[in-house]
Amino acid sequence: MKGKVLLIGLGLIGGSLALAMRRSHKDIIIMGYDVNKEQCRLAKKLQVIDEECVTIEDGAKEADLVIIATPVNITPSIIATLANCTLKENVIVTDVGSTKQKIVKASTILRENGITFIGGHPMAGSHKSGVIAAKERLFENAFYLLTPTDGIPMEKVEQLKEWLAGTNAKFLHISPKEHDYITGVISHFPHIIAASLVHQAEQANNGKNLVNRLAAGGFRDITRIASSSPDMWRDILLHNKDVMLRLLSEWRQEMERVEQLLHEENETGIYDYFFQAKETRDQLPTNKKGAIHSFYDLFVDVPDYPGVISEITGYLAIEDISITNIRILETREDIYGVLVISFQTDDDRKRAVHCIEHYTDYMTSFGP
Ligand SMILES: NC(=O)c1ccc[n+]([C@@H]2O[C@H](COP(=O)([O-])OP(=O)(O)OC[C@H]3O[C@@H](n4cnc5c(N)ncnc54)[C@H](O)[C@@H]3O)[C@@H](O)[C@H]2O)c1
Ligand SMILES: O=C(O)C(=O)C[C@]1(C(=O)O)C=C[C@@H](O)C=C1
Repeated sequence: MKGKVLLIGLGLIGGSLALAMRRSHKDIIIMGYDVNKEQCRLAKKLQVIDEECVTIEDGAKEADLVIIATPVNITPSIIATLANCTLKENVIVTDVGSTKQKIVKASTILRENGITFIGGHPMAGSHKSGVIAAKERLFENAFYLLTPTDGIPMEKVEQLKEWLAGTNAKFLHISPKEHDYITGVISHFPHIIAASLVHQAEQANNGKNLVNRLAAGGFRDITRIASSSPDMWRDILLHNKDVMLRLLSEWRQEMERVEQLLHEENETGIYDYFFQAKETRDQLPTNKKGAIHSFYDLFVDVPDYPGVISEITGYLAIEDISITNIRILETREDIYGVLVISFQTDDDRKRAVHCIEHYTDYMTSFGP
């Protein structure tokens, strides 16, 4: 692909998309616009963008593709600004917002002007924000949901996929309504639950730090996403209010069911509750990214002594193997602990196995 891309919003997702697009289209020029000038400066410095635009209008008139990667509550106003710009006849406008109904509705104004708007949502991310956290492989094997409306020619959708080919994502078409319900269930609502568990633990802490200190693998796993941007999640929840209210009500009923089972001391019922959840959870793809985002984890049995983490990361650094996360799986009584190291690719994980086998006697495996 050749041409100019205007990227509006130079944060985690915008930055990652720019890096991914450059992988497959070496000759494109990426122009960037962000209200936060520090993000613009960083994006330029990190070579995420080629040029900074002073205004949206400046970049829009030259762009063959416009990507809006701003918070969801801002995106409709950006669309309105674009509708007042002089745009190229064949331009494609897309977004990356975590919600779709309100954004696609706002895009009517573009379509009325004969401009192609295709809603998009790459289903991968992080609890981190800002261009500094951008990664070119963030979307590898993840689902990338597209919500083309009636009347958008398929060749335009194919063109957009071609622009985004460097993400190596799996594109899926879905209606905005279905999108907001499904992502509500598997992404938005879990963020409420994660935050609520942290609040509950904080109350249990009662000024002492014991709960925080003892919070082990399980709590950390389920609450990682509570570290996400509060601004972003406020906006997403407000955009997807109806679905959230419905899911909250269903969740309350579900909790009442568990409460009832406990009151009754219903052993079979409680067992089934966990068993059925395990059956379903175990069938989710583990080492592939998808609706449920995962990294390539390596489990290493290590002696429980101070400095073991830096020992292992030191060996990986010698071999130039990047890791995305490292943690102790759980606090255990025995002398061995399990270190879980996450990698961005399966290849990095395989290299790590060879590296750890080369430098140590520690056992490695792909599962706990
Ligand atoms: N973070 C994730 O995990 C994730 C995953 C998929 C999709 N998304 C969606 O991607 C979008 C961006 O999220 P992010 O995680 O990259 O956030 P981010 O905070 O890292 O980046 C957003 C950027 O938009 C800029 N911005 C805000 N208002 C603006 C305006 N009026 N004009 C221009 N720029 C403006 C901010 O300065 C910031 O640099 C959101 O809509 C979010 O719902 C996020
Ligand atoms: O991995 C995370 O930290 C995320 O929360 C990513 C996540 C998700 O819920 O899966 C968050 C919001 C997006 O719209 C898509 C992906």
